[in-house]
Order: sequence, then C-alpha cells, then structure tokens
Amino acid sequence: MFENQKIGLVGCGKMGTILLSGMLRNRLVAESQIRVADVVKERLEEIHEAYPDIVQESNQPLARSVDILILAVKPQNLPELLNELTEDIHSGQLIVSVAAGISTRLIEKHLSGPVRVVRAMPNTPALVGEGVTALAAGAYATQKDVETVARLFEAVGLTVKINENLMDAVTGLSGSGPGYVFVILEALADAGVFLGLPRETALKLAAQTLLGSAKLYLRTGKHPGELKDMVTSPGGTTIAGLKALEEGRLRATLMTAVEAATRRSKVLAGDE
Ligand SMILES: NC(=O)C1=CN([C@@H]2O[C@H](COP(=O)(O)OP(=O)(O)OC[C@H]3O[C@@H](n4cnc5c(N)ncnc54)[C@H](O)[C@@H]3O)[C@@H](O)[C@H]2O)C=CC1
Ligand SMILES: O=C(O)[C@@H]1CCC=N1
Repeated sequence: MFENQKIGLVGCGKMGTILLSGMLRNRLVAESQIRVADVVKERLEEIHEAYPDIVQESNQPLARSVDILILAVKPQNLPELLNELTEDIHSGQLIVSVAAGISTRLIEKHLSGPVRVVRAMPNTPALVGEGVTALAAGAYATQKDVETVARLFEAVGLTVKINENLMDAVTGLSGSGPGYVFVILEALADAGVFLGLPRETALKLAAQTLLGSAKLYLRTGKHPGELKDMVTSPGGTTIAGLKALEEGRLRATLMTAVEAATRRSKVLAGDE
C-alpha cells in the first residue's frame, strides 16, 4: 500500500520513534522510503545507528519531498513548526499530527490552501505493538485518508475512528492511560511486597493479572461487571477487596483523573 510513497517524520522523540520502529518492524515501508528530521542532533545519530538507510533532512526540504508527513513534536512546538513549513506543505500531501490538544482546524489554519490532515492519538504500549490509536479526519481529509493513516498505526496496535470533538476525551483516557495503569501496577506490586512477596514476583503477578484481564475482556466481549462477578465468590476474598476499593473511591478517582487529563488537553488546544 505504501509502495513508492515517501513518509516523513518531523520530531523523532518517544512517539515518533515508536511509530517509526513499528512501521519498519511490520515491513509497511522500507528504510529508504523514510525521511526524518529533529532539532536534536543526538536523536538523529541514534536513528542513524539503528536504521542506517533512513534519510535525514532538515524540516523544510523534508516537508516538501514526502507524500505523508507525520508531525510528532510537542504541542507547544507545533504552531511554530507549522509556520516554518507553511510554504512547503502542499495539497497533494497527507499530514498526520499526533500532538495532544491541537485541532486539525488549527493545523489547517497555519497551512496555505486546503490540505488533508488526519489527527491521531496513540499511546506508549505501541512500543510493543499493543497501542491503541484514535483517528479523526480534518476538514479536507477523506475516509480513504483516515484508512491510510489507520494502516500506519495498525503497525503498532489497534485503531479506532472517532469524531474529532471526542479527541480530548481519548487523550485523557487512552493517550494518558498508560500513566495511570503503571501507577496501578506499581501499587499492586507494592501491596504484594507489603505482604511478603519478592518485588519481582509481585510485579509479574500484578502485570499478568492486568494483561490477562484486559485480554479476557477484549476476547470475550463480556461486560466488565460480568467478568468481575466471575471472580467474586459470595463471602469470599474478592468481595472483601472490592469493598475496600469502593471505600477508597477508586472508580470516582479514575474518572476524575481522565476528566482532569481531558481538561488539560482542552487547555493545550486553547479551548478553555
Ligand atoms: N508520549 C506519549 O505517550 C504520547 C505523545 N503524544 C504526542 O506526541 C508528540 C511527541 O511527544 P513525545 O514523543 O512524547 O515528545 P518528545 O519530546 O519525546 O519528542 C518530540 C521531539 O520533537 C523534536 N522537536 C521539537 N521541536 C522540533 C522542531 N521544530 N523540528 C523538528 N523536531 C523538533 C524534539 O527534539 C524531540 O525529539 C506530542 O505532541 C504528544 O502530545 C501522543 C500520544 C502519546
Ligand atoms: O502527557 C501528554 O501530554 C502526552 C499526550 C498523551 C500522552 N502523553
């Protein structure tokens, strides 16, 4: 599908390189089809060591020469980058932005003429091919463009298509979600350690329990409440633990966390 297409990546930080390695691992594209740019020389040196056939260029010539341009700089750096690239990006290209909180409308406003923009919100489990990425089309992007971008992100996990007005909520839930899950993982392991388990064993038990439970949900499609009931014997151990979770307001706390991150995404967008 990407044969003969040139893919450009501006911003080779955490998310940019996760995507890069996923695309290459899955042989969606060859190294020689990729152009990368970053303002930090060390990042480019690391990429050259790992992928010697990837072409390195500065932002403007890169933006001019590629078919698909992925923008993976921090949201705070994106407006300035778009100003730099206004004259280079043209209507024949497909632009992909992973920046939290930056709308396709804002990106389109910085560009001259109608440019097809698709916004993506991936997450870090993409590093091991288990990410989830939400995709939304800008004003000029077609469903086919969204499908094209989905193919790229399927190299690093699942994809979902959404309306862009829900993108801040996605950012608060799955974009930021790995942060919450690692705190939960660490807390479960701490509990095991408190009760005498070796740290390594406790972490393995906790991590596989999270992974297995998530898979059980995804594979069976059963309601989470039903799966919870499956493990909860009357008068047993789980219900005692669940009561403590309710007393600690775990559900409300998680909902507040997602809400706070969503609000922050809106602030980054300048919506609040
Ligand atoms: N890290 C994460 O979990 C997720 C990040 N994102 C989004 O991905 C984007 C990148 O985030 P990270 O990779 O975490 O940040 P990062 O700081 O690791 O990477 C950003 C890279 O962009 C480079 N850069 C900055 N200004 C530049 C410019 N003008 N030209 C070329 N390169 C430039 C930096 O040197 C850096 O290597 C952000 O917009 C963020 O909102 C989206 C989903 C998840
Ligand atoms: O914390 C952040 O702003 C980025 C966006 C989603 C995940 N990490």
